[in-house]
Amino acid sequence: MSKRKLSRQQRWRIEKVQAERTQRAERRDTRDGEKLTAGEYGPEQGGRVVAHFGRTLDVRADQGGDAVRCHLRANLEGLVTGDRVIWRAAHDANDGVVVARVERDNVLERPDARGQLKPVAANIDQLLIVFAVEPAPHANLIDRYLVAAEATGIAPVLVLNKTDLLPEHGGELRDLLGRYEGLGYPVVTTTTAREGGLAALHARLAGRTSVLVGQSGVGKSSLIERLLPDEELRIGALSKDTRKGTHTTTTARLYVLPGLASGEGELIDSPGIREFGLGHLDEQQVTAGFIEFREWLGHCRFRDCRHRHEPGCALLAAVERGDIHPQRFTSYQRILESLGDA
Ligand SMILES: Nc1nc2c(ncn2[C@@H]2O[C@H](COP(=O)(O)OP(=O)(O)OP(=O)(O)O)[C@@H](O)[C@H]2O)c(=O)[nH]1
Ligand SMILES: [Zn+2]
Repeated sequence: MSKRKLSRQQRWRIEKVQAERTQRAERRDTRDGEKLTAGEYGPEQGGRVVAHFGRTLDVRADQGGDAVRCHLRANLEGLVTGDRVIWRAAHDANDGVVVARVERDNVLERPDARGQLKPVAANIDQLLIVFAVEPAPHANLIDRYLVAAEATGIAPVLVLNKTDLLPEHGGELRDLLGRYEGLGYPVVTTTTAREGGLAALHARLAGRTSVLVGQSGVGKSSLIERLLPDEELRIGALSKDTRKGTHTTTTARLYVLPGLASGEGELIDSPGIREFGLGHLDEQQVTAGFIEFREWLGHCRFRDCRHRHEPGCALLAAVERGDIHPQRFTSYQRILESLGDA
């Protein structure tokens, strides 16, 4: 068989499969449409996606209660965990249909296997950047996370874990933290090594939707195990239907955090999300990600100043005067240098 013929046959097969798939989706959509008009579904209500598996989702009603397994109208694509949706519950079964997506406040994206950015979670109030006394953080790494956070538009919070290992006076690490607090970033300290070591974190989580990110070994799993103490709770956000299946999915899930003193907090978590923060930024995003640079930007002598050695550079002058910390500026330069390697 010639190559050409084979590829034509393959193409035909692919087209056939796709046509079937579209037909199935259309049939399902027609059925949904009929059911909707026949009144098999209740009234429209607000909800939030707590997990998703291909074309089915688990949605929690804004009024609360167990998550409900829902499918999508065919014209709705690309929903992610954390999305707010309009949905209708079926009268006769424990399922429902999502009819619309509410506009997102923000979205967290990650590159997929082919390097294409894909949304993984939406409507996040804060990005908790976890680092630890051990392994000690490089200021540069913290800066990389902050730049990545600024690029998403989600407010970053620095969480220093393993404070039980902190030397008596805290030394350099305290200075480092003080510097970030000075820039306006909230800093929270935690330890999983003693009872009550998460009190400050609890206060931060209440009433917000959070995501926890950070390097390997800083204690993310340990923190989450304490925030969601029993396994049942960790899977509790899912509908009964999902629990029955053998989903070894790595898709993000939204958990309601129990036992917070004031107000309910939510955590969106997945192995992929925890790795967020290392890569895919351009020079402009990096510059914008250093928030204390903002007041100097646009004041350089040359409009296309790249803030390296140019005369009349407002950033370099600010470093010289001590208005920008030299370590932050060094960090900035190092991140720019590394952009080409990504
Ligand atoms: N001393 C001390 N050790 C801690 C604390 N929290 C976590 N650890 C330890 O630090 C190590 C790493 O913790 P993990 O929770 O696995 O860290 P992780 O960030 O989830 O790491 P990855 O799964 O590799 O991303 C483990 O040996 C924990 O027992 C803490 O507050 N104090
Ligand atoms: Zn400049």
